[in-house]
Amino acid sequence: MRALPIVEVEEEDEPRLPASPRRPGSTASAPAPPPAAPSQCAAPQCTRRSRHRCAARWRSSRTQPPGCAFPWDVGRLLARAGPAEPLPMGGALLRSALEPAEARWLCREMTRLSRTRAGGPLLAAGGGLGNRPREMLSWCHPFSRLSSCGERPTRLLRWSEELLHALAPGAAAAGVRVDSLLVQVYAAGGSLLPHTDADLSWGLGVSLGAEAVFECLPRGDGAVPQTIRLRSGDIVAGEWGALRHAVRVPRAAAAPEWWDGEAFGCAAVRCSLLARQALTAEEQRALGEGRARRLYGIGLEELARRTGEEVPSLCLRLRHEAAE
Ligand SMILES: O=C(O)CCC(=O)C(=O)O
Ligand SMILES: [Fe+2]
Repeated sequence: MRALPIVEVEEEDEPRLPASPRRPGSTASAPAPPPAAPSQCAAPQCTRRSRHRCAARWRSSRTQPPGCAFPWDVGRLLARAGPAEPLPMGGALLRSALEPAEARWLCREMTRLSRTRAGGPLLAAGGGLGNRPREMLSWCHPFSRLSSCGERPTRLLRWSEELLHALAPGAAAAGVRVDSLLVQVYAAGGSLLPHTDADLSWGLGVSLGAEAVFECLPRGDGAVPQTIRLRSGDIVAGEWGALRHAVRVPRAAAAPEWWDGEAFGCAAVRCSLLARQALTAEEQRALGEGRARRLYGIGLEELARRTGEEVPSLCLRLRHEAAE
């Protein structure tokens, strides 16, 4: 099987893009590659040296290597985007950060990654979508550390961390690392009620597909709630664990033209990626222990034994129960 561009792990695989002005529309057509000097990667837009695998991949697929087309270069991505808009508590919104072709590519990568799950993609197994978003895939789920996909999206995690640190200095100062990806899908009319992502910290959210209404609901300090329309390609850096927020996809919201609804196996019109730092196994256990005692009056191990559940999924369930 062909290696996924977003799961590349080796530093030497990292392509560097030459500077290019932002072009509205497609990134799909690349100029023909110049005749490659023997010491250079032959893939278009790639300046890495020979034996760089992106060239081999490009040659075998005969298309522009997707890894080169996505705006992996965070400095250049920020330079071509407009100024980030401040959000409460030090967060920021980068509007139209991804062009439609890039959003479509990322979305396709997510459906492809979801299919690396042993037993088939989560969504295809489950039928319809209710009023709440559903997990499409996770890598190192922020609360349970479980993964529903078979390959680590290393490159996407690294990109998210770099972008998060650039957009939210608070995240960089706090030393937040991004090791977790949670991808959820919404149907039209789907929503998340006001909440904080308790126990978590900073993270990067990428919106793909139909528009959503995102409410920032900071408490205290006279801070006023802020309502934002999140459109496909918008990126939010926020302290999700501290900022109260709610998400709603309007019933009339339509996915963009490029959206391939069939690929999800359900009536999804919006897909959101959340890249964050997962709880460590120790943090997860300590929180689960407290919740098991509060809710059931027994320790976590004992509850796991009695219910037959594995500790990570039990901790996730306890978290939901504690929030109810
Ligand atoms: O869908 C989004 O943009 C944010 C989702 C969210 O807040 C959450 O999953 O906790
Ligand atoms: Fe949230």
